[in-house]
Amino acid sequence: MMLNDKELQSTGTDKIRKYKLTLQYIKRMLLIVWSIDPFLLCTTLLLRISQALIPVLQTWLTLQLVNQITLLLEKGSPYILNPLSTLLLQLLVFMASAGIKACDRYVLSKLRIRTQYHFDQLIAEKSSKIPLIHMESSDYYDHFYRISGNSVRVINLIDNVFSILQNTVMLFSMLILMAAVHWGLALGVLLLIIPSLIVNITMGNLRYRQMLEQTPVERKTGYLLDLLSSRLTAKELRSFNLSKYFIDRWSKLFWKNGYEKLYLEKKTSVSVFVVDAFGILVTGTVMILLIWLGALGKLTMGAYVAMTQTLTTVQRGLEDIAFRMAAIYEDSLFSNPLFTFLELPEEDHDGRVFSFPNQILKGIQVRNLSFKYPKQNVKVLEDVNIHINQGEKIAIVGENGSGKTTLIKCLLGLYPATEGEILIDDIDIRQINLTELRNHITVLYQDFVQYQFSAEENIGVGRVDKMMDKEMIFRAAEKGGVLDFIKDLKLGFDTQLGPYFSGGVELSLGQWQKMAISRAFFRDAPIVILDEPTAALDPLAEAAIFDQFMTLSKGKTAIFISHRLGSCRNADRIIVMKEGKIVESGNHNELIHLQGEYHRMFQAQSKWYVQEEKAEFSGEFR
Ligand SMILES: Nc1ncnc2c1ncn2[C@@H]1O[C@H](COP(=O)(O)OP(=O)(O)OP(=O)(O)O)[C@@H](O)[C@H]1O
Repeated sequence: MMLNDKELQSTGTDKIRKYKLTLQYIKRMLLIVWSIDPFLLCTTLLLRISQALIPVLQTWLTLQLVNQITLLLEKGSPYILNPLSTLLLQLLVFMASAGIKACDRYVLSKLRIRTQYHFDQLIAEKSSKIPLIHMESSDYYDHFYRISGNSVRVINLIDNVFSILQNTVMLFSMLILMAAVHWGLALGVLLLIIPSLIVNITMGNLRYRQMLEQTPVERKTGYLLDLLSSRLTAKELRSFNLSKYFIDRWSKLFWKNGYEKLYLEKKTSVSVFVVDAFGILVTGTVMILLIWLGALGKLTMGAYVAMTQTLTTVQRGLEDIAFRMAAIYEDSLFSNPLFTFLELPEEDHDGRVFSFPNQILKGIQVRNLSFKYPKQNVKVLEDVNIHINQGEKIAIVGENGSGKTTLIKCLLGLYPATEGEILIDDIDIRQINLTELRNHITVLYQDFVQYQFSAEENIGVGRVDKMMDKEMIFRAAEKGGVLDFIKDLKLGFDTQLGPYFSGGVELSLGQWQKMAISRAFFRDAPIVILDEPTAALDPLAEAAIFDQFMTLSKGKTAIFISHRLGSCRNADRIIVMKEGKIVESGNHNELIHLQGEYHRMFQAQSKWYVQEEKAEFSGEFR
C-alpha cells in the first residue's frame, strides 16, 4: 500500500501506521534485493554477524591481557608467556576483523552497483512507458525530480538494516559481559539510546517534509542554472543581457530554500547537542559506578579497563543504532516517491486486440473528436471530423495554437480523446496493438531530436531493426538530401554529429532537419506525418522536400503541417483549423475561391512576397 504526500505530512496523527509502512518498505526492499542477488545478500548477513562478535572477543582478550600484565608486573619474568600468547591472539583477531571488513566492503559495493542498475533500469523503462499526457503536467516533473538519485537509498537502507542487526548482536553480547560485572552498568548504557532515537527520527521526518515542500522551488533553481549554463540558451542570454536578471532570480530562489534548510539544521544541531550532553551525564554516572565498585574491591584492573573499553564500544554501537534507525525511517520515506513512481499507470495495452491492418483500405476517420489538456477547462480540439482516404496527401494549416499538433498527437494515440474516436479501417486506434500502431506511422515533429550520435545512427534510429542495413541508410540519406554533405565529412557516415561529445561536428539547423527527414524516409511506414519539420529550411528547400515527400510517399497516406501555404498547394486536400475546429477543407483552388480563412492567410503571405519582390526591384533592400 502506498503512502501519499498528504498522508506523510500529517505527522503525529497516525504515527503507528507510518511505522508499520516503514516496516513494509523495508520488507519490500529486502525482497527486491533478494531477487537481485540472494547469494550476495546472505554473504553480507554472515559477514555482519561475524563482525558483531569481534568486539566482545576483543574485550575479553583485553581483560585477560591486563590481568596477566598486572601479574607479570607483580611477580616478574616467569609470567611473561601468558600475556605474549594473549597478545598474539588479539593481533590475529584484529587481522580477521580487518579481513572481514574488507570482504564486507566489496560485497556491499557489488550489491550497491547491482541494485542501482536494477532501479535505474526500472526507472528508465517506466519513464518510457508513461503516457505522454501525464508528462504535460508539472506534477510529473516534481515527482521525477524527487526520485532522481534516490535509488541509492535502497542499498543504504539494506546497509542500515544489516548494521543495526550487527550492532544489536554486538550489544547483547557486550551487555551480558557488563551485567556480569554489575547490572547498573548495563542499565546505564541502555538509557543512552532513547533520546538519540527520538531526535534522529523526528529530524528525518522534518527533512522529508521539507524535501516535499521544496521540490518545486528546487526545480526552478535547477532550471535557472541550466538556462545560465546551457549552450542552447547562451546566445539569447548574451544578446539580451539576461545573465544578471537570471542570476538574481536564481539567487532569490536558492536562498528561499537555503534559509529554510539552515533553520532545520540549526534545530537539528541544538537537539543533537542536548542528546550528546545527556550521553555525557549517563557515561559519567557509569564511570562513577565503576570507581565505586573498585573501592568495594569488586573489580580487577583487567575488568576496569575492559569495562571502560566496553562502555565506549557500546556507546558507539547504540549511537549507531539510533542514527541508522532514523536513517532507515528517512530512507523509507524517500523511497516512497520511488515506489509511487514505479506504480504510475503505463500506456494502456489492455483491450488492444487488433493488429494494424496489413493494407489500409478505408483510410483514417476522425469522428467528433474533442480534447482537453489535463487540469484545463478549455477544449483545445472541438468536434473535429475528418476522413482521410488511403494514399491521400493532406495538409493541415492554421494559425499558431489552432490545435494542429494536438490533433496529430491524438491521431498517433499519444493523447487519449476526451470525446469522440479515431478509426483506421473502422478499428478504433485505442484497440490497435500499440507497438504495431507506432511501427506503421512515421512522424517527424517540429521539435525533432538532434541525436548526438554518428550520422549513420542518426538515420538508423528511425528503424532500429534495419539499422545495420547500410544500403538502406544510404538511400534514406539520399532522399533526405544529406548524402552530399555526409560524404564531405571526414569520417562520412561514421562522423559524430553535434558538439556534445569528442570529435563531434555541429550542423546547421537546416542540416539537422534534413537528417531528421532522412530518418523519416528510413522508417518507411504506410502513414507519414510531418509536423512542420521544415521550418528551418529556406522556402525553396521546404517546397523541394515536400514535393519529394509527395513523390516518394506514393501510395502512402501523408499528413503534413506547414505555415508556408505555398508548400501546401500540391496537397490533395487542405484542412484549415481555427481555435480547435476545422473551418475549411478542400484543395488549393477550391479554398481560394471560397474566399475564407485560407484565402485570407494565403493573400497575407503572397502579399509579403510580392512586396519583397517589388522592394528588391526598386532597390529598397539593398
Ligand atoms: N501541454 C499543454 N497543456 C495545456 N495546453 C496546451 C499544451 N500544449 C498545447 N496547449 C494548448 O493547446 C492549444 C493548441 O496547441 P497546438 O500545439 O496543438 O497548436 P498548433 O496549431 O500546433 O500551434 P503551432 O502552429 O504554434 O505549432 C494552444 O492553445 C496551446 O496553448
